Amino acid sequence: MNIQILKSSKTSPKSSVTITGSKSESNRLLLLKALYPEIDIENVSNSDDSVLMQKALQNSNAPVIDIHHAGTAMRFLSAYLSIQEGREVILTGSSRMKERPIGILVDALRQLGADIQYVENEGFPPLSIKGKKINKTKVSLKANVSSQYISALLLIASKLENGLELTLDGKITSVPYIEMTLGLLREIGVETTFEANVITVKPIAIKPESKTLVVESDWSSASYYFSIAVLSDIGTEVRLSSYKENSLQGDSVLSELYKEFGIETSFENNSVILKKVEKADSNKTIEFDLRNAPDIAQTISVTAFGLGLECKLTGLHTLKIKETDRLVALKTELEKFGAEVAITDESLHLKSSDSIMSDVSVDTYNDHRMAMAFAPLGLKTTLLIKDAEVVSKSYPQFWEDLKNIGFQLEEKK
Ligand SMILES: O=C(O)C1=C[C@@H](OP(=O)(O)O)[C@@H](O)[C@H](O)C1
Ligand SMILES: C=C(OP(=O)(O)O)C(=O)O
Repeated sequence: MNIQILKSSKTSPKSSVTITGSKSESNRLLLLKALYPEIDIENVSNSDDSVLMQKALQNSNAPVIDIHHAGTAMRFLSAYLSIQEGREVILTGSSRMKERPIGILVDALRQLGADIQYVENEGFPPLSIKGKKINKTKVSLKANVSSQYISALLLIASKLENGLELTLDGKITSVPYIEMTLGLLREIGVETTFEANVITVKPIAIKPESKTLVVESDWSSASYYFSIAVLSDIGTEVRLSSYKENSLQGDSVLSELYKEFGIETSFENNSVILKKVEKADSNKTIEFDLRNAPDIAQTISVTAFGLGLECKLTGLHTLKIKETDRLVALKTELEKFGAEVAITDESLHLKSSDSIMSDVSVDTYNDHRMAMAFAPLGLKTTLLIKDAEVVSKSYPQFWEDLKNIGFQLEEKK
């Protein structure tokens, strides 16, 4: 399905959207619930990635588990299945998943005593996992490739006989996601420490009390509304729910970052309100290091382009191994609109510009964030988003929600 977004799209001066639960929090809590059934979870994400995670955890006899494009499910389940004594499973995914490295996590799990073999290529999914009791406690791993390897180990740590002591080598990437994992562990009563580059998790002595945890809505999904607010008229307000002022999600940094684009953010009960208060100065350069918030790089680049601003983003070294090579995809698609973009292995430089080409077809490369990040440009020009259904990886209602706030959308072949 392709979706054409017409330039006549205009957001209402005041609109409200309820966004599904964070897929990162959901996939952690679903795994923790499998380990500690006394936990109850509310507002679980309805994203494909969370539905796949839930199904994989419910079906305890399946000989093969296919988690499609879900990176967190691939990494978290590798750790989980390693400690399911007596179970043998092949854990696989989409053809892109088979290109996303997992060797650092497999090596760490093997050092702890896990029995994991590669089915196709060394260092990549699919994996053949024979669950067993793991009794070693200390392991070190490279921390600059993906924080998901670290979260995977932490999520099973309290079930290991003597807990876990993890030493992180190199500059740690995506730190807020590690903090999120530790925060959720603490909420269920697990003791953890994170000092310098060492993380410890104690084995849980008693069963966690029966407890309900409410997943906050997804901040990465909220990013598209920050972009929409920026590209709308001054005074436009978008109210998003359900959010917390003290979030576990690193992408909540959006409320700080989007001040640069003239957005004021406030909290009221369980809603976050974005208000466009001023027009960003057209001579300004947007400069951010996104090492701690890689998933909003696409949104920010497109927002800057929509305003014609120069934008220099760094800390993007993990973008190459996500749903697609996001640095190449961004350069290719932005240039179709007339942008000038230079990329390195970890940065993107967008030159300032004063025009946006119309009737461009945006390729999405099986990447939900390519579709959602470019959609706000519909407030400036007519464009076509190819394979628009990709959004379901994290935000299945995305197009419906855009329609409800005033976007003019037409399905095209
Ligand atoms: O732990 C998580 O839930 C995630 C961690 C990040 O990955 P990396 O640590 O690989 O950057 C992020 O990009 C991904 O969308 C979700
Ligand atoms: C990178 C992402 O997800 P994952 O790594 O879990 O596939 C994402 O949602 O942007």
